[in-house]
Amino acid sequence: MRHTPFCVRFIMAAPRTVDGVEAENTKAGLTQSNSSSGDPKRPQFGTRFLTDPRQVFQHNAWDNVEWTDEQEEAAKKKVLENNQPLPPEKQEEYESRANEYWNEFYTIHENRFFKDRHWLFTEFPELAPQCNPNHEPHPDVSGTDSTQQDGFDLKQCRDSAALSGDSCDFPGSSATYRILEVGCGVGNTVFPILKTNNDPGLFVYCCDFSSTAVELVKTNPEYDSNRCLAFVRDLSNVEAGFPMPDGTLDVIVMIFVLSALHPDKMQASISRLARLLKPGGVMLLRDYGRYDMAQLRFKKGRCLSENFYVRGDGTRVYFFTQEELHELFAEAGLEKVQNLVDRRLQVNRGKQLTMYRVWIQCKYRKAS
Ligand SMILES: C[S@@+](CC[C@H](N)C(=O)[O-])C[C@H]1O[C@@H](n2cnc3c(N)ncnc32)[C@H](O)[C@@H]1O
Repeated sequence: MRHTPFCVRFIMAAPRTVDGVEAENTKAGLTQSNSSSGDPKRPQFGTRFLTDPRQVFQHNAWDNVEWTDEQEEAAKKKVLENNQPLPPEKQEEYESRANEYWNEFYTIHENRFFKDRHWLFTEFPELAPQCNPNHEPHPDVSGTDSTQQDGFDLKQCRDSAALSGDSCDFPGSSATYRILEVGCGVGNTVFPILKTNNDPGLFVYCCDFSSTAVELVKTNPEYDSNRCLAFVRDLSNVEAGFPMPDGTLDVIVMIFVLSALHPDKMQASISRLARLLKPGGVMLLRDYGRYDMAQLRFKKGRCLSENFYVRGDGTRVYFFTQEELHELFAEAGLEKVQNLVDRRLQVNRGKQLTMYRVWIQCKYRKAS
C-alpha cells in the first residue's frame, strides 16, 4: 500500500438506525452507502443485500435495494394524492422567509442535528485527494508555481495589480487546492475536511444563508481562519458576490442543499457556482431522490409544487430524479463524471418498520 503523507485515517461509522421524524432530515443512514453505479473504481462498502424478504428484520439496513414495479407505482400514487399545492401567498412566505426558518432550525438544534460523516471521503475522494491510494501528487503541492494551474490567472492578476496599485489577493489566494462548501450548515462536512485533508495548500470556504449556522461554524473550536473562511451567502441570489474570483475553485460541495432551494432558482444557482470552478474542477452533490421515504411521509397540505414540500418547521425540500440533476449540471456547462442513485432499506427492528431511502449522488466536471 502506498504511503499517504498528509492523511488522517478514515473512520468508518457503523450503520445506525433512524426512525420517526428524525429520519426525514438525518443523514445517519449515509454513513455507509452503496449503489448501482456500475463504477468499478467506486469503493463498495455497503454490501449487505437482501435476497430473502423473510430475512428483512435480521439487520438494520440493506444496500442497493431493488424496487418492484408495484412499489414504484404505489409511491407514485401516494405522491399524486398529496399533490395539491398551497396557495401562492403561503408559497411566497416560505420563499421570502426561507433563511429565517433555517435560522430557527439552527437556534433550536444548534449543532446537534446533523452529524459528522466520514463516508464523505470514500464517496468523494476529491475532498482529500492525497489520501487516495492512487493519487498522483498535485503539481502545486510538489512545489511548482500554482498560479498557472488556476483557471483564474493569479500571476497575471498580480502583475497587473502591481502596475495599477490594486490588489488581486483574496482570502485563500495563496492556496493551491480550494474547496467551497455551499449550504454548509454547522460544518459537518467542513470540519472533517479540515481534519482529514492536511495538504498545506488547502483552503476551505463555506457558506450558508443562515447567519445562525455560519456563526456556529465560526465559533466552533476547530474553526481555523488560516485554513477556512465561513460567510453568509444566499445561493439563490445570483447577483451577490463571492469572496473568491471566478475560475479559482477545485471543488464545490453540496450536501442536501440544492433540494432546499426553490426549483425555479436551482438552474441559475448552479450556473453561477459553475463559474467559480477552475477548468477541470468538480461539483459534488448528494441529495434526496424521488420517492425517498421522507417524500412519501409528507401529508396533505405540505406540498408547494410537484415534488417540493415544506416541513413542519418551515424548511423546504425537493426530491430529484437523476435526469433532473443531469439537466441542471449539463445546462451549466459541466460534464458528467458520476450520477447514481443510492437505494437503501433501513429497518427499525424494534418497531418492525421498513424505511426505503433514496439518495442521488453526482459529480460533474468543468472541461479542462
Ligand atoms: C439539509 S441542510 C444541510 C446542511 C449541511 N450541508 C449538512 O449536510 O449538514 C440544508 C442547508 O442549506 C442551507 N440553505 C438552504 N437554502 C439556502 C440558500 N438559498 N442559500 C444558502 N444556503 C441555503 C440551510 O440553511 C441549511 O443549512
